[in-house]
Amino acid sequence: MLCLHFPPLLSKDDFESLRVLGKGSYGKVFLVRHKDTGGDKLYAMKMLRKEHVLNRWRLKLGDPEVLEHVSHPFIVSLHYAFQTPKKLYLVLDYCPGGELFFHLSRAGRFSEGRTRFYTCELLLALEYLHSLNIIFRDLKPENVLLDEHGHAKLTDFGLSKEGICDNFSARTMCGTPEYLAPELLDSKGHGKAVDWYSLGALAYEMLTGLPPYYTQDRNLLFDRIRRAQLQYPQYISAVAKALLQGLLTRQPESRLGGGPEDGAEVRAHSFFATVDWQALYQRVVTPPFKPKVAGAGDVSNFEKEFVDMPLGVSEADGRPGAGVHFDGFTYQGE
Ligand SMILES: Nc1ncnc2c1ncn2[C@@H]1O[C@H](COP(=O)(O)OP(=O)(O)OP(=O)(O)O)[C@@H](O)[C@H]1O
Repeated sequence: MLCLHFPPLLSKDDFESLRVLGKGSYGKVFLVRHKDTGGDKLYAMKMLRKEHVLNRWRLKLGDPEVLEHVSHPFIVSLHYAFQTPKKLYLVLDYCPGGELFFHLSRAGRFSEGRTRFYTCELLLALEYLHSLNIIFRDLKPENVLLDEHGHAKLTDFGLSKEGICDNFSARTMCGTPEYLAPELLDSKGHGKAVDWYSLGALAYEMLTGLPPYYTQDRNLLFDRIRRAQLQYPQYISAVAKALLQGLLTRQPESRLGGGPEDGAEVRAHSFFATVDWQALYQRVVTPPFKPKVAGAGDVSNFEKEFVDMPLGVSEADGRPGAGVHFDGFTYQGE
């Protein structure tokens, strides 16, 4: 239920911050404990500074009726949302396995089996969001987390960031363009197929250790995404290469998944021939990797530079943006 007007609404004071888990462009993410549950219920609390939100993007918490119904095994659930005069808070499922990227950078690259597993779970999550007419747009390794069993969970959906960078030029773009479909770079208008391109870019990175067209030179990267021929290392099997080529097709209408069947077209690819989609959805397929999690509050799957940060969740600053009320933001899901 959104915008509830009956008490008691939860507030920041109902949660105790335990550690910093990470930092996004607009604020920090904390590991928090819900005080009322005797401490056994942990969440990730994303804090956004209103002045950053106001200055840099139009934050939309999706369409309330849609968000209320977003519930999927491979998508982080939003439990509560509230605000103080200076900050917005989102209370989400905590994923103790950390970022997929954290594990990929340690492993170098993943086997085809492991890549298939995460790609399948993410595919189901994207297909589900598309069925609700939500385009994720921001699929990148940092937005894929692992739960305690090793299942993938998409995070950061529902905060549509339209208008952050309407002009995706190399000069003005914030964030990382590696996973963006070519049609997004040129602001040509886009549809659901952008997510299939990003899934392809992510699968390419899982298999090779680097995103497609990788270079640190931003202008060159843009140029390569638009027109270079993508190199596939020898060790990639023919069927995996065919999947990547299908997903990374530049023309959205010719891209795998770009047709009216959307995700079903991707699922039908022979790379997924052995997959039991029903079992996968029901989470009865054992993940290929189980993150080491020693107890509920273990943060060893998160970067030390964040978990060692001081908590500092104070309200003590008076910059612009403070005091503005974000109508429709409050959400109490349980
Ligand atoms: N639900 C969660 N459980 C565990 N860790 C999380 C969760 N959500 C975020 N994190 C951690 O915090 C980091 C920052 O999250 P956030 O969503 O702000 O990142 P971001 O995608 O870079 O942000 P933005 O795109 O808004 O700039 C993540 O990369 C992850 O390490």
